[in-house]
Amino acid sequence: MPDKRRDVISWDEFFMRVAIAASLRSKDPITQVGACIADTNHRILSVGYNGTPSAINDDDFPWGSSDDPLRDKHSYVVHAEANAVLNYRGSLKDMQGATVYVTLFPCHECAKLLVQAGVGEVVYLDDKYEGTLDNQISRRCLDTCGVTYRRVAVPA
Ligand SMILES: Nc1ccn([C@H]2C[C@H](O)[C@@H](COP(=O)(O)O)O2)c(=O)n1
Ligand SMILES: [Zn+2]
Repeated sequence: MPDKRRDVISWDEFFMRVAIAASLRSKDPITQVGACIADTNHRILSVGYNGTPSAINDDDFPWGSSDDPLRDKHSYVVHAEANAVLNYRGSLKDMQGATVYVTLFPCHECAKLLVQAGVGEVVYLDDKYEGTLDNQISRRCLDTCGVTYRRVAVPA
């Protein structure tokens, strides 16, 4: 009888790979972000990626940055973490203490949303806005609300 496989990927790697897969759906030409929310029993609750609201035809909206907010993608894109929370069809009670795996450290708006949804931990891959004011606000919000965060690497 063969022994069982033992070199399986970790839960962290598994959920982050799901988040990475979600990011591949993003139409943003510069920054594709994916998020995967897993509960304390290692069950996936939801996934999301950054994109325009589903009722919007994303061919009709800008995908670049601009000083004019009307022509700036940031005005129209829903962030990956927000979509992951909004895509969940169950009770928000299930999200208490859940872990969000996200390919980019949450912005301060998403940090507020995740805290309010009851998420207990953020696991992230990249932090390209580290040190910015937005990033500092985000960390302060998570710290104050007892949401822990840690960075992981995923093998290529
Ligand atoms: N945690 C985050 C941060 C950003 N996003 C989205 C929003 C935009 O589509 C893009 C960031 O824009 P850029 O850095 O290219 O100016 O990523 C997100 O979904 N989650
Ligand atoms: Zn955000």
